[in-house]
Amino acid sequence: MAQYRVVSGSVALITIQNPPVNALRAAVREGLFNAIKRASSDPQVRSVVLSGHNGTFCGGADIKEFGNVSLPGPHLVEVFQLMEDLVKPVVAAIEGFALGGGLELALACHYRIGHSKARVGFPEVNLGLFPGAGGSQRLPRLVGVPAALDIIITGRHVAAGEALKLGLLDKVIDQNTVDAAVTFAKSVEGKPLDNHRLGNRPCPPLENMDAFFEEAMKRVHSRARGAVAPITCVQAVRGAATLPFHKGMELEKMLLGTLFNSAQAQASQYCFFAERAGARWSMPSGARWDTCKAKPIGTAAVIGLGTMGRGITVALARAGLSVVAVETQEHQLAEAQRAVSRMLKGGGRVSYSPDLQAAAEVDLVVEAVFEDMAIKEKIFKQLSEVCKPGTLLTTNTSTLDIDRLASCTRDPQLVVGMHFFAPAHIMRLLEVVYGPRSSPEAVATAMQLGKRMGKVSVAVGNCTGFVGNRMLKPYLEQANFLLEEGATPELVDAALEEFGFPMGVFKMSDLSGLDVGWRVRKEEGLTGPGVTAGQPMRIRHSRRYSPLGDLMCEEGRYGQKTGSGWYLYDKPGGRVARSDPWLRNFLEQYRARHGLVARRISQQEVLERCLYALINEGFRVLEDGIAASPQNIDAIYVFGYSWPKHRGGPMFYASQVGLARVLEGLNHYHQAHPDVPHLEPCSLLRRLVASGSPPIDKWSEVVKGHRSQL
Ligand SMILES: CC(C)(COP(=O)(O)OP(=O)(O)OC[C@H]1O[C@@H](n2cnc3c(N)ncnc32)[C@H](O)[C@@H]1OP(=O)(O)O)[C@@H](O)C(=O)NCCC(=O)NCCSC(=O)/C=C/CCCCCCCCCCCCC(=O)O
Repeated sequence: MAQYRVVSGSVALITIQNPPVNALRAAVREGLFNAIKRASSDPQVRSVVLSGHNGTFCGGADIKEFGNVSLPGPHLVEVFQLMEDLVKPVVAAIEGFALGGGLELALACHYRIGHSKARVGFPEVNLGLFPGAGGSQRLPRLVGVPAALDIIITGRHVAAGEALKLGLLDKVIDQNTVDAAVTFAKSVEGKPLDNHRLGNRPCPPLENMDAFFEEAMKRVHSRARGAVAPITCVQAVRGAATLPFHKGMELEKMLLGTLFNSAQAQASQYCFFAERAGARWSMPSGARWDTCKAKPIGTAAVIGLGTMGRGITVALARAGLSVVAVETQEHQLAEAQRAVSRMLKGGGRVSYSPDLQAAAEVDLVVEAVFEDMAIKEKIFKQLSEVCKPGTLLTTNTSTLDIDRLASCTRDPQLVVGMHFFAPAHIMRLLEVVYGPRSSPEAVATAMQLGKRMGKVSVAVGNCTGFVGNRMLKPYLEQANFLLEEGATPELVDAALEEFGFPMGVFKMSDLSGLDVGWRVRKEEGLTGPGVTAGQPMRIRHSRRYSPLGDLMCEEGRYGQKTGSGWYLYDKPGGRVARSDPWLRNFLEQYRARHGLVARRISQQEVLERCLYALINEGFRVLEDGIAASPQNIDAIYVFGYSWPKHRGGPMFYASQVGLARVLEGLNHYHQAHPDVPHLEPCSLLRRLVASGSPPIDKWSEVVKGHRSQL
């Protein structure tokens, strides 16, 4: 786990060996501990170089070990202290990355040499933690408080060049890092080390320290959205700035104790693995990620250059593809060309055309036109005629039937959905939607392309809204019902924002445009002139229906773009939402017209009704086999719908709340609202509760048993 050999006559070269990222699991900690002791007592050794196997220094503590109540083997703090106290110089040779405990290890060395492509950082905050093995105390002593706090709070990866400027690295080189570190180690043999032991150094002084930390704490509180780890980062760094090292270490230990087994830390760490779980996709046919080969893709066409098409063009170009961007409306094409060039800052290989023929020779097409089945069908038919045989035809539809589009083509097995999220060049999620006729090779190719674009890609089955939008529907529906019953958009949004969403449901609708849902409801036959005549306004298909969104659109209130929606904005396109007296009036009149009596609605009811309805649909998605696992659903919600990471995604949240409690809540609300089928607990949830509410990683066994009985 930690290889030891003496090189160049006097240098102990210790190499961490724990693929794939050299995480510091118990055996590694033990190996390091023993290797340092050996170097200490080896008379031949006058210096030490610490490196990682296979071009990777160290990815930090082993996150998989964190579930253990007491971690086996020597504690990281103990290993790092032993290293810092060594009387022989220790040089870290950093290749690849030194992250989390990996960087803490490097900070316990006396010198740090990095390869120019190396990256360092403290991503613990993303895991609901902070650098709690000495990192929060050593880094500020090396680079100063402001730089250290920034690195610790953001969790960002710092490139070698910047790390050198900050003084985090002593040297950056382009050649073999270990060889350079060995040469360097020999040059410092016998030299005094005291100033290189960060634990011995005071923190560089900071003017207006109180004001600095107060300001930092305010900023963190306003951005953390209920996450505790970022607040702890500030507290720990403040300790480094004000306390002697050993006292700072005591504070760090105490703070880590409050986080280590917390619900937020568990949720964040679950998200880390859920993000990666999507790569191991499977289809109901049994096709899997490890048995299907992706087709090589070098060229792509994007059809339709609205907001989504432009973002997709940028994402594909940034992934190194040569892209043909097609838009039949000339003025839109010129505008898109300017916008895409701006986003790509002159880089990327993109050509533009008003003619679909330009897609004739590409390997893959992403259709991103208006959300209208008839238009999309026409385009798929044309593409099938125009494109060379074997071209993968994909659609960015957010709700429509992939199989119906496939049936317009010559080769339905080459059709899949690639559902991007706006803005497509920034949002990490990609839903790859397979229809009953999509080939495993087509799915593998879309998944592989998602990876190239840096997306969290999740393969899902075909149904209206797929996974994300299907689950969103009952959530939105509950929010509207709550308005009818007496809530305001402000009350609903405040509850959801306090839960951790960056934006409540009504602010989000205003941002994405109320007309989008209106159009979908018209397509679904829920609203529109021919539909409403003679029908009770609040019932559709024998179920409760809220026409509030339709009425808003009829008033021309589409949200931010028109300057008013659920909120008022200072101008069309304005961003700052203000309460709108018109809306209060409108809601009062609406309730009066329908004989509804407004009641007081608590934040708890808002959360339970909106979130439980969404979660319930998540169970149905699992039950129907549309998502392969709860982890996939959670990745979709965290990376596509900004579900707070420290809550772990909707399905993980349900497991933390307790499945029995979610079931009880749904039963309660369904009894109160029997005309709302989305509140009726689904049978998978009932079965899970009846099976004793197993942990989330065991749900699949109940799902499988359930499916075999269908
Ligand atoms: C950038 C990466 C390192 C590499 O990226 P990439 O090349 O794309 O590869 P991936 O697909 O991401 O990863 C490959 C597989 O490796 C797995 N992996 C990666 N990192 C780790 C890890 N650190 N541990 C375990 N496994 C890891 C990954 O899951 C992949 O496998 P699979 O596909 O899922 O099967 C990238 O991987 C990355 O960013 N990694 C994470 C880096 C990171 O976050 N590091 C920080 C970890 S936390 C840490 O180091 C320190 C925490 C501080 C406290 C620690 C103290 C511990 C003991 C305290 C006990 C105190 C108790 C107190 C209570 C009391 O007092 O009572």
